[in-house]
Amino acid sequence: MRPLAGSYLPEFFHEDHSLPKPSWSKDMRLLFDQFMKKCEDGSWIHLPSYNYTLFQRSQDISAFIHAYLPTASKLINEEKLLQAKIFTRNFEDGLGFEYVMFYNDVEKRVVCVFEGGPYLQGMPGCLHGGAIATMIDATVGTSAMIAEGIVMTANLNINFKRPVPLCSVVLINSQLDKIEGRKLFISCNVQSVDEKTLYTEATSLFIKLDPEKQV
Ligand SMILES: CCCCCCCC(=O)SCCNC(=O)CCNC(=O)[C@H](O)C(C)(C)COP(=O)(O)OP(=O)(O)OC[C@H]1O[C@@H](n2cnc3c(N)ncnc32)[C@H](O)[C@@H]1OP(=O)(O)O
Repeated sequence: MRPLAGSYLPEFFHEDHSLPKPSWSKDMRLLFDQFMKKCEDGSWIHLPSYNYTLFQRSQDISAFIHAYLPTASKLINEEKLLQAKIFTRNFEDGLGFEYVMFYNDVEKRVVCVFEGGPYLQGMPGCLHGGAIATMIDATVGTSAMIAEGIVMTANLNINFKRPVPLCSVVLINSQLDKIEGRKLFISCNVQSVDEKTLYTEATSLFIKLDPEKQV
């Protein structure tokens, strides 16, 4: 598989937010170390994570939007796009989304180790459902992008089975089930670290964008 990070990346990609930080809990650090160990034989790959998209430079953004989203491009303020950052990487360390993803190419799985910080509260003491949905979308979306490149979420179906305690660490397990033409079907669950509690189950449909179509 092509390496996902490296010296060819522009300078603003050089801070990888998926690496351990002092704000991480012990559980988060322990799981990170366990997965990094699994990466040693190449069966798993650590996926770096940046604040910006691959299309951050103005000429790249313009080219991308005009190629793939020509209808939406009429309403997009391209100047403001230069300030755009990835939604899940905008909080101060430890307050919002802390996560790291790993990929297994043989099993077509992406696992996300996720700790939702205190600014993601929904019901008192619990993680907001939208924050869970966001991280599910990010995890299955990563799986879809690795498989097929430029994709968008068409459908995300989520069953919230147990509340996720705020500031706890969970595992988001995603599995690429099948690809039919431009459609990618990816399922997902959210579990406690000891795998005894199933918090959430989800299925998703991603569509590979077709530049011939006026989306
Ligand atoms: C880095 C971290 C990753 C983060 C990932 C985050 C990803 C996101 O959140 S994306 C943002 C949210 N999503 C969107 O805004 C998408 C909005 N929707 C769209 O733009 C379009 O509907 C889009 C691109 C998904 C599909 O449009 P288009 O390319 O015209 O596909 P279209 O021809 O309609 O459909 C293709 C096939 O998919 C099926 N399909 C499309 N949408 C759906 C749906 N919602 N449910 C079921 N089937 C669907 C169609 O029936 C068709 O099936 P078939 O080929 O068997 O006839």
